[in-house]
Amino acid sequence: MKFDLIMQHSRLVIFHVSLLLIAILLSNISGELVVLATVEWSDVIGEGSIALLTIFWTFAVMMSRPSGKVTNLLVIGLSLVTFSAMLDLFDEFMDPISSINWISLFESIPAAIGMLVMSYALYLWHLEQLALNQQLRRRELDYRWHQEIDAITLLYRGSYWKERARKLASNKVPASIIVVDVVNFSFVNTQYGIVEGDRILREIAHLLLMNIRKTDLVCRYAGDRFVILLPNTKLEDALLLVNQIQCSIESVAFKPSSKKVSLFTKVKSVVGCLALTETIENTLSHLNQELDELGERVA
Ligand SMILES: Nc1nc2c(ncn2[C@@H]2O[C@H](COP(=O)(O)OP(=O)(O)OP(=O)(O)O)[C@@H](O)[C@H]2O)c(=O)[nH]1
Repeated sequence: MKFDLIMQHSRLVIFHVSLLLIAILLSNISGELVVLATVEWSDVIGEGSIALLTIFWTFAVMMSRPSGKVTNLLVIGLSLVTFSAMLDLFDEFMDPISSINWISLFESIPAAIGMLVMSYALYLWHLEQLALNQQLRRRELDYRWHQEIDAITLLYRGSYWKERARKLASNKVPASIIVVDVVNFSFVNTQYGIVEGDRILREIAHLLLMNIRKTDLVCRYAGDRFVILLPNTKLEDALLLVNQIQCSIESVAFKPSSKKVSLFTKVKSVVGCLALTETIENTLSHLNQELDELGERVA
């Protein structure tokens, strides 16, 4: 679990905790403690679970989302539901002082308002998700699986690529494949350090994403090697794309933070077809071999 996001939400945490304290205070001043033997424990378990779970959900939202309107509204809505749930829970332990039990008359109103606020927040979340899906479109094909995402480039890993290629092959969709390798990348690491090496891999991933279409998929295959899947694309069109990719990467000047001199990177690539009669592993192994031989010839 990552707790760093919660640091961004200090105001929301204060709001949530304040409502919890107000619920305790209100229950305290409106009644007197009952004898424990008269408490309905089945109600306590039910109402207590709702209160605890809504507190848990509120913190889960704050630990998962950056600041913004959707997060604010979700936390406000959940806090109001928690507030009602807490009043409902403490009600089990209190005998009202006055003849009218004001708290039990009004305790469900914050929950109703909270639900309305959350419904609006969920609608905004839906719109936000549509925009995010659009952004992710070229990073994933038709399936989302966050555990397959490479932490350095934020592209999916080779295993995801193989899975999607296998699916295309089983649906008999023709496709071209491009494998791209950075030339002499180990030099970048030794000369500028691993952190700069990682940054260059990230920048290359961006350039690859810029060059492909919405229907294509680029993944980090391994180390400094990337693999692209181009559904319904002829070999000659894939070769054209290879040219564009090489030109765009080779013309970009990377600026290592510690040096004044810019670094220009070269890539080498091979193109093949998604073979319907061969396994994905065999197709990739032939392409990788071809790429390695290309490296030897270049050397
Ligand atoms: N910074 C960084 N380097 C990596 C990562 N993964 C692999 N590498 C490095 O990438 C380099 C790949 O080396 P090679 O396969 O010999 O490739 P190369 O130096 O580009 O040589 P050629 O492909 O023959 O041009 C090695 O130095 C690895 O340490 C990574 O995640 N980050």
